[in-house]
Amino acid sequence: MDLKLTNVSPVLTDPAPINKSRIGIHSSLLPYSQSGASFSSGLLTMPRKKPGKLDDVRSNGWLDAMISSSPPRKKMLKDFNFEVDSDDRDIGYISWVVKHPSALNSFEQIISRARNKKIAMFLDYDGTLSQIVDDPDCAFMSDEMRSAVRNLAKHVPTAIISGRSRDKVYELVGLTELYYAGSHGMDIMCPVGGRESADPSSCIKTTDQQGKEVNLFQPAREFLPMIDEVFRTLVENTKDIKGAKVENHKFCASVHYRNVDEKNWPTIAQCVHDVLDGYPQLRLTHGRKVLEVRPLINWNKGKAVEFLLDSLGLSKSDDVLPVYIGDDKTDEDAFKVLREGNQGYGILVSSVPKETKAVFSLKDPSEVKQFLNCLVRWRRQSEV
Ligand SMILES: O=P(O)(O)OC[C@H]1O[C@H](O[C@H]2O[C@H](CO)[C@@H](O)[C@H](O)[C@H]2O)[C@H](O)[C@@H](O)[C@@H]1O
Repeated sequence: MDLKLTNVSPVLTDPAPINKSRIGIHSSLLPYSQSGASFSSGLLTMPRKKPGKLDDVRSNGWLDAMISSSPPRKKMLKDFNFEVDSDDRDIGYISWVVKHPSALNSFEQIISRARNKKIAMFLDYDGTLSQIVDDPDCAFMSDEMRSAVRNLAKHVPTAIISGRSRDKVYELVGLTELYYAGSHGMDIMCPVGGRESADPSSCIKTTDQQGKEVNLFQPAREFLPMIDEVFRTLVENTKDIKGAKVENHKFCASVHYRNVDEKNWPTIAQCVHDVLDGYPQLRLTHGRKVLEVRPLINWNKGKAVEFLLDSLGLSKSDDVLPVYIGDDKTDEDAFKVLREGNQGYGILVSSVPKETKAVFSLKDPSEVKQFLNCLVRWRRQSEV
């Protein structure tokens, strides 16, 4: 099978946190080729590394990123070189929250900027609307959260932008009144009549669950067979690593190590690295105890926000205030778009200090729910 990348308009620019000399960012501009891997109808078989040969993931920073994707209970306090316990870490949090104030405490400031404007709300799913749990299949959102989101969507255009597949996140949220972008924004269902895509081959007309005509924007459609093959290979190659779980999110695949013994993290990282080695058109990003394999195209959650604003007729308008709430590294692309466009507000969900482009913060999904309810009350009052 010959996958041509020429029809994929969003061309790579995004630097990937990978060993570029091995995965080869620039080689992705070359026609699709495989090194040591066969891409065919059957399972892809990768030569397995001998146990103990884990140098790649040690040297390319994957392991460091994996460890930092979930802070340890005790932590070395940078600049002071001693271990701190949770009380002392509260001090770190307090000084961080001065830079990224609580969106709840800053509610007046937020609504004063939103006065006479239309808010457009963008919500991440895992860790934002649902608590982080061990089993990704059990990350359900509470009924209270669902009704907060439903009530908000009555007043404010609301979209979910998730790393999960669009179908999966729709199944979990279950609200027809929202817009959904799955696979980190690589699968967007939006109303017809908005912006025509710069690349019409990425956009098709279809119908949603209610039979309404919608546009489906899928800039990585050509990667579908490749992601499917990589997914099956990852399942096969990680099957002996206890606790490993691989998910197929249509345009990306997630390899979870939350339930893998920490001593086996180098093994799982090396395993993913070896598979990726055969696919220079794919890249790796890090989430919360998850390694995510996705197409090397210039598309991310930030681009998805811009696309949705356009599709909803809300871009280039001074009377729109976009707000994006998310907890993960992949949400940073969206925070960056809003910050750099001086357009709206990014809100990071985190109970620990993190480097972020978000303006405000919320500690956890329960604070997200409170914030959404505050917005609903405010909108209801201002509409009376
Ligand atoms: O963009 P998101 O909606 O935040 O999706 C990001 C990833 O979320 C899921 O994994 C995370 O949540 C799981 C359930 O709480 C947790 O077990 C896992 O450790 C987290 O990484 C989802 O399963 C991934 O596929 C998404 O990419």
